[in-house]
Amino acid sequence: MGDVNISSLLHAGYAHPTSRAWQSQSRNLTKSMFMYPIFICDEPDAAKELSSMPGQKRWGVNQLEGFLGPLVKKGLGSVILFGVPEKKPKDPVGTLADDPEGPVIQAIKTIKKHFPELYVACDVCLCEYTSHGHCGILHQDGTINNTPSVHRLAQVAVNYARAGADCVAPSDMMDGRVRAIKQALADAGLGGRATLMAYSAKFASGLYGPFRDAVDSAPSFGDRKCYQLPPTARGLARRAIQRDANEGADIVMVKPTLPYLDIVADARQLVPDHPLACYQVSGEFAMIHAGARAGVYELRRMAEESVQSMVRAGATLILSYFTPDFLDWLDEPQ
Ligand SMILES: NCc1[nH]cc(CCC(=O)O)c1CC(=O)O
Ligand SMILES: [Zn+2]
Ligand SMILES: [Zn+2]
Repeated sequence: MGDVNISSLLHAGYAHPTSRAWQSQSRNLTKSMFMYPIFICDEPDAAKELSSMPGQKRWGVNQLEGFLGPLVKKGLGSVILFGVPEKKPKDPVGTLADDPEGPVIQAIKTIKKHFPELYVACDVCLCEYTSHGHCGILHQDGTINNTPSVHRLAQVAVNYARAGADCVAPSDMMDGRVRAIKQALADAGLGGRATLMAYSAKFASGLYGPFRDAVDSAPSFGDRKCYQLPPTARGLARRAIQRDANEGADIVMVKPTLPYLDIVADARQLVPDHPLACYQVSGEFAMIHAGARAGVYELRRMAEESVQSMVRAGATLILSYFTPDFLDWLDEPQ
């Protein structure tokens, strides 16, 4: 008697599965929290494996019905599209981004035809479409020319929304693009229909490598450190989140996620009334797979823990290449 200080006893509060569930201060994972990033190329029948991203492929538009059908049946609620032009030549202003015959516009139309209920977001950026591989239009000296970049991005966003996209998601990190895109959507009569999801706190990360292979968007010179945020810059991230919300973003995003959960928690507190998206990027996905393959942990367990941490930090929406897996896992008992 008296050996244990009763104020030290925590176990009793979570000894039973039911009481354990009550201790969860984060919302439970649901299928509708997941948005699946998919790569669309301009070879209509393609289904090409991506060696650095297990299970992910470059899809041609003719494959989309067969590929997405089973996922929609399992409860897939949303996708985000990335275009990969392989055939037509790229130019300095990214003309291919909104090519009416190009992969993104064609995919929007195809998906909406077969799955009218599926929410279709489009990544809006120029790097997949420019000859230099940067996310904006450049000055002669190779630095970003912000004003024409923003103008071009707004044009691309409007063309995606016109083709039927439910959401446009600028990932370019140019200054002032959220306001310009919002305005352009409103001017085009799409202001009440097209969601603007802003990649707000997007860091210059080492975790984008597999993605750049997947879409062939590595810059041909230099890096993205003058527009993506420095990994140590918590203050800049907070300002970018606030700015994008003030400029009219409907959803704000933090990217990558696992090394930036403090920023996710910051965002939750800075803009508590906005949905908050977390992008579990290609390198995070590849890393979790690699660790599982090396026997460090079990894949499902680690994938679940990673997205649980995002939800705990405040995420309402998760962009993840694990989405098809979660559609299965969420149907199975733990
Ligand atoms: N604007 C490019 C873009 N859009 C989405 C991602 C990352 C996605 C991923 O790694 O999964 C990137 C990477 C980059 O900036 O090079
Ligand atoms: Zn992009
Ligand atoms: Zn880009």
